[in-house]
Amino acid sequence: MSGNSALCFDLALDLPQLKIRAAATLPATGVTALFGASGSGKTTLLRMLAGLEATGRGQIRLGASCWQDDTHKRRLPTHQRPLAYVFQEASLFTHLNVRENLSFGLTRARVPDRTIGFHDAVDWLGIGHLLDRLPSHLSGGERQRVAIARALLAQPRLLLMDEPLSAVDADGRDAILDTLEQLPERLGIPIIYVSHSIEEITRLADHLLLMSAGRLIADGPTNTILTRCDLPLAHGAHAGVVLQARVVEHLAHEHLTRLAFDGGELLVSTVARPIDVSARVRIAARDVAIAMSAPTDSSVINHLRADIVDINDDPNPAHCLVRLRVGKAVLLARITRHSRQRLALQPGMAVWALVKGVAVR
Ligand SMILES: Nc1ncnc2c1ncn2[C@@H]1O[C@H](COP(=O)(O)OP(=O)(O)OP(=O)(O)O)[C@@H](O)[C@H]1O
Repeated sequence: MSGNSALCFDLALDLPQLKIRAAATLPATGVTALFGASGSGKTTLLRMLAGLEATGRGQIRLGASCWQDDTHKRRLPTHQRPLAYVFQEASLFTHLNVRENLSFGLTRARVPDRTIGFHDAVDWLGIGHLLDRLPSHLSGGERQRVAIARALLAQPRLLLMDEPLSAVDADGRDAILDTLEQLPERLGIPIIYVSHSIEEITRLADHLLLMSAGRLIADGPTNTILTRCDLPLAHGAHAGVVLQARVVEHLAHEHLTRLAFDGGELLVSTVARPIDVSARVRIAARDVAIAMSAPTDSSVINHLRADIVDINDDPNPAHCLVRLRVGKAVLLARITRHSRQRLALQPGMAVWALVKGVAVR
């Protein structure tokens, strides 16, 4: 795709209840998740990027193209911004079948170098068997697949996705996430993905923006933001880390796979991928325990040498959150204050991280 352009914006908008003040430069490819409490301004920010908020002001650049620069009275209208927008509810034309809805996406393509063909989009989204159906004969997940395919056929150079899976049931969501995981490599454009789901964010996003009361309060690689104890994500029920790993060995008899990451190795249930292929690994803070020596009498199979970076308060007064450095990686461990005292844990101490659960994507 002709993308390879970073998105850079500095925007302001005054609403009756909320002032939006948001500036960031996003990677030229891959998914940037936009996360924040309900009403923090995420949808409004996407609408500003799309040119849908008339009183929004500031600058937007995508690579060398200037979409908006109010100091020079320059502003491309929405239809001239090469972007596609996928909403919570698929907004398909109800009187057109799937094929006709997709063809509409193709006719909206504004760029001469069309790189995503009809069959690519149909194939990627797995909707070949649905082409003759009307939207009223599709499930929520199928409708959203068609909406995503239609968005891609507009050949966007920026893809905005606003909670695209919130109206899809759990099985449909999981299947669409499998598809979305492939998109960054196939598209090579920036994708902004609004979600309230840590699972979706950790599966898809390399980069994370945190929004609170109209402001971007954090912007950085997903794992950096997830492990910053001054930010809310490290303290929620789903606190944890995401690590990039690669398949090293399959232990067929034991139904296990050995993965390597920046801080060592992990044994996990068989991952059906060839050697050397990468895997994204999620480790929840509640699944990491701490020991002073390598346990020889524990059923936990993953023991990693670690140094305590710091020990932080947790909203649950019985717990504390320990940041651990494991090689170049950082893990979070949620342990009881009781254990912290019993083991006399202090920053800088060398310990063992016992990893009880690893989710591999
Ligand atoms: N055009 C508008 N005029 C007045 N207020 C608005 C307008 N658009 C949004 N708001 C208000 O701005 C705030 C932010 O809304 P927005 O939909 O951007 O939040 P959000 O973070 O996307 O929320 P959610 O996660 O619930 O979708 C809300 O209080 C909303 O009511």
